[in-house]
Formats: sequence, C-alpha cells, structure tokens
Amino acid sequence: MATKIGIIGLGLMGGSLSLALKKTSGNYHFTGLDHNEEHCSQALSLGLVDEIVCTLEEIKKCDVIILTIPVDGIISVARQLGELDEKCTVIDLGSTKAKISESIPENIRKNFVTAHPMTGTEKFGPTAALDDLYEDKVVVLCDMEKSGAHQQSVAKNLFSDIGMKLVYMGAKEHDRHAAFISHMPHALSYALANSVMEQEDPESIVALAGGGFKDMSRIAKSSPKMWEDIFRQNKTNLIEAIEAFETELKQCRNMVENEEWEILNRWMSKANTLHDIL
Ligand SMILES: NC(=O)C1=CN([C@@H]2O[C@H](COP(=O)(O)OP(=O)(O)OC[C@H]3O[C@@H](n4cnc5c(N)ncnc54)[C@H](O)[C@@H]3O)[C@@H](O)[C@H]2O)C=CC1
Ligand SMILES: O=C(O)C(=O)Cc1ccc(O)cc1
Repeated sequence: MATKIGIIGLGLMGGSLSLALKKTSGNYHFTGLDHNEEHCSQALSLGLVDEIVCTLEEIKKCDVIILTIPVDGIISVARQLGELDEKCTVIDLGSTKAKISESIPENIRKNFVTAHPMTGTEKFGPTAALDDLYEDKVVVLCDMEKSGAHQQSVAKNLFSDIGMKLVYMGAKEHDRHAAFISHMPHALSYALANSVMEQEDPESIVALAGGGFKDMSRIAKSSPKMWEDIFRQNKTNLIEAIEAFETELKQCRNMVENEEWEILNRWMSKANTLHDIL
C-alpha cells in the first residue's frame, strides 16, 4: 500500500521533496494543501501532488505530513492540528527551530520532528521545485528526544532515502548557528542590494556587475514573506550576528580611512582561512 504523504505548502521546499521522494523506490501518494489557488493548480500540473485538499482534517489522514510554509505559519498550523493518530508523523522544514519546537502543543509533540534542510535557493513557488535539491545535503534534526520513536525512525528513513546527511542538534544551538551561516548573510545581501538601489543611477552601477556582486546579491531575491518570519523568530541571534559583522566592517573602514594597509592585509589573510574549514 502507498504511504500517504501530505504536503502543506506547495512551493520550492515542498515541491522539491515530492520530486525527490518520487525518484526513490518508495510507493507514495501525495496530497497537497496550499492557500494559494494558483500554486495548487501548478502543483497538480507539474505532477508534484496527486490531489489537492482544502482542510487540515483531510490532510490529517496522511501517514506523514510535511510542513513547508513560512515559519510563523508552521506554528499556527501546529496549534490548529488538534488530535493526531499516534502513528502520524509531522515534519516541519522551517529555517528556524527553537520557537517552533517549543510551540508545538504537548499532546502532539511526539508526532512532530523539527528539521532544517541546509539547502535551498532564492526562488519560490511550485515552479521553483528541483528534484535534486536535497541530494548530498545536510539536514539538521533538532530536539529529537522530544519526538516519538516511530516518528524519529520515519523521519530518519525519509531523509536518508532522498540522499541527505543527518546531523543532530538542540533547537537553540541550531538557531545560534543558523543566524551566522544563513540568516545574517541574507540580511547582508538585502543590505548590499539596497545600498546600490539607493544610489542616483543604480542601473549604470549594475551594468558593471561581475561574479562577486552577483554571488553576494543573489539571495537578495529571496521571498520577503519567508524572511520576515525568519528574522522575527530568530531576532536575538540575528542581532548578535549582525553586530559581529558590523564590528568587522567598521574595522575594515577604519583601516582604510587610516591607511593601515599592512594591518588590512593581515585582516584579509585571516578571512582567507575560512575556506580551509568550509
Ligand atoms: N527557500 C529555501 O531555500 C529554504 C526554505 N526553508 C523553509 O521552508 C519553508 C518553505 O519555504 P519555501 O518552500 O522556500 O517557500 P515557498 O514560498 O516557495 O512556498 C511556500 C508555499 O506555502 C504556501 N503557504 C504559505 N502559508 C501557508 C499557509 N498558512 N497554509 C497553506 N499554504 C501556505 C504558499 O502559498 C507557497 O506555495 C519555510 O519555512 C522556509 O523557512 C528551509 C530551507 C531552505
Ligand atoms: O539560496 C541559498 O544560497 C540559501 O542559502 C537558501 C537557503 C535559505 C533558507 C534556508 O533555511 C536554507 C537555505
């Protein structure tokens, strides 16, 4: 019998998960739910799901429910789910973990696995889905001791089957790390883009853009709705990471202003060493 997978949020992450599971030897039936009607039609025509439903009650019949909506939405859906079958597994793929982990109602906490796949793109919606998005990438499984034994095993098998590397971490530690490796870099990219757009003739500036600028500004194209929620949920860690960056940038500015070229050179050489551990 086919395993019934319910996907709430038929965008980049939900759509890519469906495509990835379809490439495995598993037998799956996909049910989708999304509050955007156009995304529902696109998901059906792209073959991301077999059917669309409109209520949580209908999707609760699935064996596995994947939450791939913005992180505030994940909390609100978790609170609306009500009772679940003891064998049902709910996996959220949100970019923040602490607020989600602590907001899941106690009666369904064992049903939940809180996960963060460390992979994605700046694109969104069903048309952005990729069948190899998860391949050979890391997924961080957080606060796993709070999930039931059955749910732990379902999630581990699912992520392994699509070729992911499993890493375990507490949700709070995850959020501190994610602020530095993902959330602050997105803030920087938005800031970089706006600093150019604020100039008198941004088009002439951008006409000269080479690889470095394109690399650093790519993620400034990311969804504001998704990132507003992430910044809100990880506010304290994000501020700390932005402050660390501000200190470094100020240092750079001072060295240039004071023409301390040798010190600046050493500062840049230290930055080069990041790539020894990346
Ligand atoms: N975009 C990325 O690179 C990554 C995103 N994530 C996380 O995955 C989640 C989904 O992100 P994406 O797939 O990129 O977003 P997306 O914008 O491509 O897709 C989200 C989908 O959810 C729908 N939606 C939003 N709120 C809803 C609600 N309350 N009920 C039903 N449908 C709703 C939207 O209409 C959209 O189709 C987010 O929590 C994000 O933090 C995690 C890792 C990477
Ligand atoms: O596009 C990129 O380079 C990303 O960094 C995508 C991304 C966005 C959000 C995440 O939680 C994880 C990865």
